[in-house]
Amino acid sequence: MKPILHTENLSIAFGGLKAVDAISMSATPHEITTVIGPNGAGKTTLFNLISGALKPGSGKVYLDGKDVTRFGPAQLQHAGLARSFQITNLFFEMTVRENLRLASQILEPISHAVRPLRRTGRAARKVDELIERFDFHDKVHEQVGYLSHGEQRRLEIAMCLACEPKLLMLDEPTQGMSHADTDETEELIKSLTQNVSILLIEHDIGIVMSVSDHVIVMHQGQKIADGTPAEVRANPAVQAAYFGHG
Ligand SMILES: Nc1ncnc2c1ncn2[C@@H]1O[C@H](COP(=O)(O)OP(=O)(O)OP(=O)(O)O)[C@@H](O)[C@H]1O
Repeated sequence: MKPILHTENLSIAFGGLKAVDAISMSATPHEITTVIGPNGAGKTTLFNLISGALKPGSGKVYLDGKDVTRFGPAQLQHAGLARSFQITNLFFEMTVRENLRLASQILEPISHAVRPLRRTGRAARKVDELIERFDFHDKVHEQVGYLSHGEQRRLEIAMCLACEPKLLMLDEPTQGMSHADTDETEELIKSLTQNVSILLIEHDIGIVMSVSDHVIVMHQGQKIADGTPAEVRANPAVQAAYFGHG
């Protein structure tokens, strides 16, 4: 199947440090692809390169077959990429519904940008759909600052989906969550693949093994393994670099 995301020899160096070193990887549509690796392996830098926050020294990024290497974050959003920034995209003094409404506004024609928000139309329908999907019925009028951490993280993912992306990038979506919230979020993420492809960074190896279709392992800027969760777990280089034994 044609990959939804594909990088070719993607590289960036900070001074003499090759933070991302010739990474070629791909993500399959409607799957969860997870990038793992020890601290400092280059996972966040790889995410920054893919999402346009950093420009690569060399290499290419293709989204749904299109070369997006030089695109900035806004262009990438229009091309179908969404990245969750761990609740930093939320407006804490606004309600859940207001946050979702703002995120969904991108679905309205540009000519409606300066008009009052419409109660009908595509953006309003999207808000209702997300409230239903993410089970925010009881919280729609709650100010986001009063939600639990788990609910805030869930809302951020919902907001990322408001613009109907092709690829959703999530950086440790369950970090800081209770066990119950983690289990719920894991199930939610799995269910999202019906509509979107997911690229994940995750440290918790239990979560990696349970949610991933495909795992990419980085170590010191390089890709050292690529395969199913079982394949990478059995790989001696991965065990040495990541699990601390080999
Ligand atoms: N802007 C920068 N300037 C200089 N060095 C940087 C910069 N960003 C990252 N690095 C370095 O690049 C390497 C990779 O960092 P990165 O944050 O991508 O790793 P990571 O795998 O995401 O780590 P962690 O799991 O700890 O978040 C590290 O050695 C880091 O110190």
